[in-house]
Amino acid sequence: MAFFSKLKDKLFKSSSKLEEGLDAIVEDGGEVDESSASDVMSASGAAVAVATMDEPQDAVAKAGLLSRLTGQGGAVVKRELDDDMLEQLEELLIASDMGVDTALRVTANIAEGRLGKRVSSDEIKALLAGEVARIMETVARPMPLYASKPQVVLIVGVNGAGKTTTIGKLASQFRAAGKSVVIAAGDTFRAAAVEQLQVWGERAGVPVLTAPEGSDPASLAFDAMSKAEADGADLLMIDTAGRLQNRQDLMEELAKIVRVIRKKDPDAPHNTLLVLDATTGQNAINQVETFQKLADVSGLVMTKLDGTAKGGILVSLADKFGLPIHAIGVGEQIDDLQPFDPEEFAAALIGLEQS
Ligand SMILES: Nc1nc2c(ncn2[C@@H]2O[C@H](COP(=O)(O)OP(=O)(O)OP(=O)(O)O)[C@@H](O)[C@H]2O)c(=O)[nH]1
Repeated sequence: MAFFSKLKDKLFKSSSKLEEGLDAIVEDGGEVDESSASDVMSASGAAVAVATMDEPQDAVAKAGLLSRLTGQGGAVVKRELDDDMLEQLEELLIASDMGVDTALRVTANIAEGRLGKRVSSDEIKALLAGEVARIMETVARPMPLYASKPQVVLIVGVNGAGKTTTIGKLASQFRAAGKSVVIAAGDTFRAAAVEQLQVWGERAGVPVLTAPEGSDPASLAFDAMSKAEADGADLLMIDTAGRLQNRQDLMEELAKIVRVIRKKDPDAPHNTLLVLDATTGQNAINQVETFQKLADVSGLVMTKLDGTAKGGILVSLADKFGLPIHAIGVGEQIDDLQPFDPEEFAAALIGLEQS
């Protein structure tokens, strides 16, 4: 529960956008539900005015005002689920970065068997949260760990996506779980990237292997593999460059890293994590497509979910690629990496209170 409220706080921008949008859609063309209006009437003399209104729209406005004034929230506005409403719903979902295909599918599922029925905004939110959770359940999986030592995790993603931060957070979590970890600073072309990784290594209490600027990342990866083996380390995390400007070079670089570590362990890398910045919205789709060509991506980490109005991109990614989402980044601090929970995510995204 504490975690949920943290996620909801952090996903506030997404949830408020969807939440307000859904409320507005139901209120637009909705009417006060008779049964709930009479509940309010019995609770407050002022509500008689609401029940005798001729104009449904006025009644809706008054009911909203009344529930705010009395704090009872008793008068429920319901709207008939028709084509207009479904279209508005589709637009809202597309605007929240869910992607056109996913938005259409989710809306169609909500409509199934309910066309012509009157629904409240809470009911629509619950239906939507159920649909989102159903899509996300198939991808919510922790990073698999295998028996062999060291487990090699290759971290890929564009510059600025949050690779360094994620490596630091992961290293800290594995250390806390009693595992020994080694990090290889494989983006040897950028001194600043190496320095930043060293800072995170210190924070996490994990050694960071570096190589001179401009040297071959594959040779560093090989040395790091030897050190991790010699130390009996449980986990070796290899950072990589994210220069998409020169894809051919990057592809060769990643392929070479994989080739050399396989000389030591034919099953390595055991995981290839693609780190994606959730604030980039639909651009994350292109990044998955590109990195799937460059490397054998086995799972995703979604960063910067705090403070973004683009949380819907996760639904789009899950629906389109089905790649496991191992973790989400919800801040810049070392403990701001959370396991991915589909129901909490869906509720936080839509602004639904969880009981
Ligand atoms: N708010 C927030 N910021 C994050 C999160 N993850 C990373 N960041 C920030 O994003 C920026 C880029 O993160 P890095 O970890 O340096 O990204 P990188 O992919 O290693 O980038 P390069 O070092 O340029 O290759 C930093 O300012 C981080 O503090 C997150 O989950 N939430």
